[in-house]
Amino acid sequence: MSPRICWSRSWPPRCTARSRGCSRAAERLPTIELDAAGVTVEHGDARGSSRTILRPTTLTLTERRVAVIGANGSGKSTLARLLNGLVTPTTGRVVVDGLDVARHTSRVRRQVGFCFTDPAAQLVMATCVEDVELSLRRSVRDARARHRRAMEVLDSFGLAGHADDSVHTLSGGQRQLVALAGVLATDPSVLVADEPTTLLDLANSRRVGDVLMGLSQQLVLLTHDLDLARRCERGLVVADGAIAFDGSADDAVEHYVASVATG
Ligand SMILES: Nc1ncnc2c1ncn2[C@@H]1O[C@H](COP(=O)(O)OP(=O)(O)OP(=O)(O)O)[C@@H](O)[C@H]1O
Repeated sequence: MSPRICWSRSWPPRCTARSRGCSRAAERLPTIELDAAGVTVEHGDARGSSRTILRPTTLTLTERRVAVIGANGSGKSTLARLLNGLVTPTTGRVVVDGLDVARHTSRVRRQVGFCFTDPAAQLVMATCVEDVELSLRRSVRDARARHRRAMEVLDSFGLAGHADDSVHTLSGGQRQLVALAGVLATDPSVLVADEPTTLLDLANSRRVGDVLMGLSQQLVLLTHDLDLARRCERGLVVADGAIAFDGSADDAVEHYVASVATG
């Protein structure tokens, strides 16, 4: 299986798609849809009554990079988690590339990789290479081939030298990259990244941001880093469980900043 990502061997890793002649700009990107009837999410609260987390939302995402920004607790993660079935809609349908997420959750999860804010939520094995191998357990059955592939992936992130290290000995940025490597090793067509740079210092945050922006996959990026958000083609502002703005990433950032300023 050929990787969809164009990896470089340098640190920080950068997509070298054009220079390697493997640009996928012309490749069809998946379409993500929250259907026209409107998708809602409700959760029960402590008193047993139901609370609306996502108000009726209709959305079609076809751009390569979509930023989702907004205040804490506005509903960004809930929206993102709908895309690979981590959250089930209370009403309405979420469809990824023609597949209803609720009905075809396993198939959708093979297409939609999810990267959490804290890599500790994803990195469970003793060493980096074992973690990437774990991601590949279904797609590469032969153990030696799986190890080779995992090493290739780590190498492409400049992490081959850390293959046998415990993830706990890596820097925060390297840990996040190992987590990303594990998700991307399975060749998803969409990456949903939930605040992947939030825990990182400036240098690591730039490194991870550059990797994300260099991906050929469709990226849905939840972030509080407004400079990173601006690098996307489209921006959604989520406020109080609804899409408050949908437009260019620059305009979305302006909208969000203005809404914070005006309270
Ligand atoms: N499983 C759940 N049960 C009850 N309430 C929930 C659940 N999941 C999320 N919520 C609530 O829904 C609201 C939106 O949460 P969500 O995590 O989607 O926000 P967010 O915009 O991603 O926030 P942040 O930027 O802080 O990560 C919050 O008030 C949260 O407490």
